[in-house]
Amino acid sequence: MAGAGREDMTDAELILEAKKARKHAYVPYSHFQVGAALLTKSGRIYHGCNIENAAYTPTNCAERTAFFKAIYDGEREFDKIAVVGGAEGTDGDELCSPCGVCRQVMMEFCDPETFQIILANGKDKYIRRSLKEMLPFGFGPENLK
Ligand SMILES: O=c1ccn([C@H]2C[C@H](O)[C@@H](CO)O2)c(=O)[nH]1
Ligand SMILES: [Zn+2]
Repeated sequence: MAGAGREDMTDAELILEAKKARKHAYVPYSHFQVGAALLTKSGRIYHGCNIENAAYTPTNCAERTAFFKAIYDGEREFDKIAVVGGAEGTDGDELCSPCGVCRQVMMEFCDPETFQIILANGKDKYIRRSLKEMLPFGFGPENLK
């Protein structure tokens, strides 16, 4: 679901897209629905949801679903991602924070100084942090040069 192309998309608008994505979550085990909306530098939006599995470990988080869709499409430059999550039947009452695996995937494709992560609840509260703040001393492609 790539967007029409809005580089000027505000944080609030991107959070709204993450809330829409959350409705697609497949969560028969945790009943914890997460949605993500990833904005490329070219202004496209990639939506992602968490997709669980009976064997548990193959579960894919909402953030990685959004990234992998974008990478498949050839996107390589990213601006920010909004994440909204919470128990089924709620709006998502607390801020939802990306897990370590997702932060590491972001480290592969994003500039840690400039890429912004928006942690939101389903209501009106959010904070934004750089990838560097979320993953200090991260190991990425630059370390292999
Ligand atoms: O930022 C987060 C945190 C958790 N989850 C998923 C993984 C699992 O399906 C469920 C409970 O951990 O939430 C995400 O998708 N993103
Ligand atoms: Zn994750």
